[in-house]
Amino acid sequence: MCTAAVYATKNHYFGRNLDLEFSYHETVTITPRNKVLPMRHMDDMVTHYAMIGMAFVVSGYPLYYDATNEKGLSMAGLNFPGNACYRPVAGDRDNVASFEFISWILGKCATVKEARVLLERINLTDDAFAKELPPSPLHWMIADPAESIVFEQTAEGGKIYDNPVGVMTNNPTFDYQLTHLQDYMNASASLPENRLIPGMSMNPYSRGMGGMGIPGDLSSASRFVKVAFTKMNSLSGSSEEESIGQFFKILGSVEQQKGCCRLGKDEKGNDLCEYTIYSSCCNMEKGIYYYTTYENSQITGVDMHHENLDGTELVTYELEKQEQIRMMN
Ligand SMILES: C[C@H](CCC(=O)NCCS(=O)(=O)O)[C@H]1CC[C@H]2[C@@H]3[C@H](O)C[C@@H]4C[C@H](O)CC[C@]4(C)[C@H]3C[C@H](O)[C@]12C
Repeated sequence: MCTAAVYATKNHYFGRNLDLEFSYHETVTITPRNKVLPMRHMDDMVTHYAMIGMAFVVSGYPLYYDATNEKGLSMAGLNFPGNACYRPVAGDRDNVASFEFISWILGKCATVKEARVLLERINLTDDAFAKELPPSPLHWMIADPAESIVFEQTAEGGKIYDNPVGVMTNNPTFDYQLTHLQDYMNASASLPENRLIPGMSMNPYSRGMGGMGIPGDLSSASRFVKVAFTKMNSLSGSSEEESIGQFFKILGSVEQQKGCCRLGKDEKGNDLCEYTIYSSCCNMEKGIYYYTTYENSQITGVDMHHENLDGTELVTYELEKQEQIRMMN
């Protein structure tokens, strides 16, 4: 499972939890403007906007999971099994392989408005990046500082949804998540009032009871509600530290601890668990990508503007996975 969110203070922040039972060798990866990005069916992207994000780099190609470009446009792919439907090449469309999709949109568009134009004519194809890396069934959240959308390509075709909540999880389709949210419209961050039996003395016996009923399990639909509740009620100062601190708290409301989401056994008989491998938070205006990992809760940052964005080669940073504990004595 995975969760993505966008959050606004003085700047805007975009990020996600990556929940999975294993890790590829992902790195914080900067693609400078002149790194040639080959395309399977379209013209190669010789120059494009620079971007920073989390990617698995294979044969010099950045397979992005989530990224932000130098204009602040941001995009994340989340699992969508059973619903994502990629197609063979279609003559009248922009044919983009699913693994090229993030680079394609972020390389060419500065805003969601511009992305909508490309999305209207896209056909996500079923090409595999390599034999051992078949296409992943994904759907995507795309955001700029002004608005947020979701793109899903199902058997019915491509759909663009406005995303007024600015959060996203996994299955089922996005329209379901928005409808399901309405089941919780009575939930509040304030203390509840007695509407059940007017006249009878009923007092909240604990703080936090306004949010009673908000689900706490790790299913996709429940995480959608929980993270929407947390994000929409979030208060923080507007400094960089306060903003990113609060962003990681929002993602923390739906993170997965090892052991709580079991998937059976691996071939050696060990328990297989899905857990939050990393959480990310990118300052969309400044192009600074922050992350924590399951093992290392200290926030680490990489600033794309500290690199040569006119370069031709990828810049990658290995994840800091070792816990950093500051001893006081
Ligand atoms: C599995 C990841 C999404 C996490 C998620 O949503 N988990 C929820 C699981 S579930 O709903 O409960 O089933 C996705 C996000 C980005 C994906 C990766 C990126 O798309 C980049 C490449 C794309 C290649 O085609 C496949 C490998 C891959 C490296 C992908 C592997 C995997 O599918 C990733 C890592």
